[in-house]
Amino acid sequence: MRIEVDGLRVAYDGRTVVAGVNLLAAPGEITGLIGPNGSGKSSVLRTVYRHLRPAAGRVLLDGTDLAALAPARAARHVAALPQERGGDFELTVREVVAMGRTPYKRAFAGEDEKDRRIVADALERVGMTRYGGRRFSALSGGERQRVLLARTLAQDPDVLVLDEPTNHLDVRHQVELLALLRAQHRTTLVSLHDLNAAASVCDRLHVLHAGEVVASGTPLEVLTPHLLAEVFGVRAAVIEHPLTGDPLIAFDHTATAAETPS
Ligand SMILES: Nc1ncnc2c1ncn2[C@@H]1O[C@H](COP(=O)(O)OP(=O)(O)OP(=O)(O)O)[C@@H](O)[C@H]1O
Repeated sequence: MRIEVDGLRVAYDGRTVVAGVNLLAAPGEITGLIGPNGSGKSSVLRTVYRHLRPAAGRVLLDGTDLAALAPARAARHVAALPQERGGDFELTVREVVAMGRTPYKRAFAGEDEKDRRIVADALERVGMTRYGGRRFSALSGGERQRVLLARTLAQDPDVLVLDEPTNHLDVRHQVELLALLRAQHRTTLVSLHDLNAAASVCDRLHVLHAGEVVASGTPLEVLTPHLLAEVFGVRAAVIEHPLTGDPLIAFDHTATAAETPS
């Protein structure tokens, strides 16, 4: 399924933080949202997973306004890993992942064999099977992150919306998470701070700056030294990754763009 964000404006207490945003997450592709702190990435994603109502504009799922769908129906299509990760669930890891099955259940219906299989599979995919009986609140930040990702997988959605999913993860688990996303072949909209991760995993990128999309395209088209200087304020060279051929950004940690002689 495709997600189209059309003329989106987001405001908090009347203050507009995102304006006139149009973007597309194509079916089966990984679409990245990148941009500096405060540029509006989470705000856009919150409207897609219906945590926020747009002040103007629409989010369309295969042409249907997501806001018009009943909550359980929307949750069968779109699953989110928000940045607000919670931590106080007094539930076991397995119970947290099983919450992903809620949109498929009638009120008070128990788990069936299919649910149990899906939950076990989701835990396995994020490498958390042996933590199933542990209390969620007693996990580390990275472990929680993986469990919440398993919950979104258990939801078996058409569209995954992930806000900074690599936060808290060590480098091996970052690489594994990105590989897992690639292997899903689901429509995925993901915000990432790690631009090299974005370059390697995303089919297309949208760059947000001060609440507006300022560039869209493939990582190679978008991640230019000029854009990195203009939008992120850093000096960098973009080279070819020697192992994968992806664009690889080599930051100059000795200079910001403003200090760079032109
Ligand atoms: N709940 C809120 N209430 C009021 N203002 C908010 C709220 N959430 C975000 N903002 C403001 O909206 C703007 C965009 O924030 P947002 O979190 O969408 O940016 P972001 O690109 O995801 O940032 P970051 O990279 O730091 O996570 C910022 O100016 C922020 O201060």
